[in-house]
Amino acid sequence: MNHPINSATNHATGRAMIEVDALTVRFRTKTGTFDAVRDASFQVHAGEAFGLVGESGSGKSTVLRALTGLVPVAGGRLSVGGCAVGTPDHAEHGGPRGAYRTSGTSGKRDRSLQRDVQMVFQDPYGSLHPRFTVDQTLREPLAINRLDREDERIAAALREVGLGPAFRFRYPHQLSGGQRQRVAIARALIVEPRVLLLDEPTSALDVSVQAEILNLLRRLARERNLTILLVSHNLAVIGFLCSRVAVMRNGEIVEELGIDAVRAQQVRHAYTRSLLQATAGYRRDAADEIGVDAAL
Ligand SMILES: Nc1ncnc2c1ncn2[C@@H]1O[C@H](COP(=O)(O)OP(=O)(O)OP(=O)(O)O)[C@@H](O)[C@H]1O
Repeated sequence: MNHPINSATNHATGRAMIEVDALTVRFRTKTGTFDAVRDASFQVHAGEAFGLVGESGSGKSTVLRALTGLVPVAGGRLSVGGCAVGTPDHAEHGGPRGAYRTSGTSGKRDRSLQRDVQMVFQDPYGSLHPRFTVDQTLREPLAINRLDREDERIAAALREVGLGPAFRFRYPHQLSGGQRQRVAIARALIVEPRVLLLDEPTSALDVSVQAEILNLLRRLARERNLTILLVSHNLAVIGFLCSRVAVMRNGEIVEELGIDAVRAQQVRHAYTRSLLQATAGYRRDAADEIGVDAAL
């Protein structure tokens, strides 16, 4: 039996941790502009795991990047922990760790946002510095956020993701794909964020490793009462971790559903149905192997 985060037994409080309200993200292109996200709205409660699903190019990653303050927000409002993201003048509003100040579209991020909102990417090889040992990779965010007891925190972070002390002085090329993703998760969690943004965190991994990483993420999210926003093109992966999902297509949210409704195939939009059918195909092929077949 599968229990997504924020099933009836978890610690979600019902307070919105992430608010995305009528978000539009506009990129400049050679021929003019392109709206990668249009008028998208959803909320994620504290301690909840929420999924964004959709085919490649539908705008899922752009929503995540907007929440880190790294893409040009043309319209709408974003907030994390009640503090606006992406507006230049909200420092005076303060927040649990001070203001989440970003410099509008300039790409600079406020340190408190940087600490509270951490991201894990699809490709752990690409996201880890090839010349940094695991120790250096984990030490860097501690230095940036001026956190003390570095050695203690690094040892604890490795333990939490199931890597022993022997891994501490290895380089990325000396690790398997799954071990690299465990390091990337440790790097994200070592600064004790409240929000974890996951961009296809298992898509680059062998099927046999995917379930291990999904199980790890689910355990850590529960233990730390993390708020999670998970991007995937795969509804089975979303169903394993999340209690609700928004379906994106061509930059727009076409439907928002509880995972129970997805499981019962109570979907309104034909596009969501086609994603479900793709998931069923995936399930037949691989789910037995990776152990997420109960997800949907
Ligand atoms: N910096 C950019 N400049 C111009 N267009 C961009 C930029 N970043 C993304 N896009 C476009 O925005 C659209 C949405 O991209 P996004 O990466 O958010 O999609 P996605 O749903 O996450 O897909 P994938 O799973 O393939 O990453 C795509 O058409 C992409 O080409």
